[in-house]
Amino acid sequence: MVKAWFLSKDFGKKDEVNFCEEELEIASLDDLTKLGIHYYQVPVGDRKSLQKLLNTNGYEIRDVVTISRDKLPNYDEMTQRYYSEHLHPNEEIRYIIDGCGYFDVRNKDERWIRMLGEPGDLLVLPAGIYHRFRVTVDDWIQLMRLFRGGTVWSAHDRNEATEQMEPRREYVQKYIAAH
Ligand SMILES: CSCCC(=O)C(=O)O
Ligand SMILES: [Fe+2]
Repeated sequence: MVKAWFLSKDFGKKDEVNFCEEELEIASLDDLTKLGIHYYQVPVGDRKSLQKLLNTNGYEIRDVVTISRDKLPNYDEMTQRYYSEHLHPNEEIRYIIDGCGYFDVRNKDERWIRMLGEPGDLLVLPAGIYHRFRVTVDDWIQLMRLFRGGTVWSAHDRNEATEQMEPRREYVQKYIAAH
């Protein structure tokens, strides 16, 4: 199971990284499922199982990126962009190959749930969910970006306009209004 927990309401006012494990308010798989998130585990290197999962779900590999100061061009700009709250009109599908990173998603009460993506985790965030991403103190993650169908990738920072976008409205109807 992917490690996931709720961030406290005053999170960010204190040091983001020096949290104490005992204080974590754990989020369950059900908490994630209710937000439309899908989670799979495929051991890194098990190409057969990965391909089977991709075939079953119609996922295709787009590329592999390494996010680390020495590896990613425009590191400051890109990491800032990833960590700014946004949505996509399509699913965000990520398979972690090496290292780790935090995927934060908003729940229906506007709380952040933080997921620690680790090698072998394949995370699917639904279209229209508000989320953000950052590396951990280790500053190293290698992940595969996947997509489904002929989707054109776009990201939209949260604002009044994103509330009116069709994928957001559909998301709200399906996962927020209904619960
Ligand atoms: C690069 S991994 C995840 C960051 C993100 O939210 C995105 O790419 O849209
Ligand atoms: Fe994203």
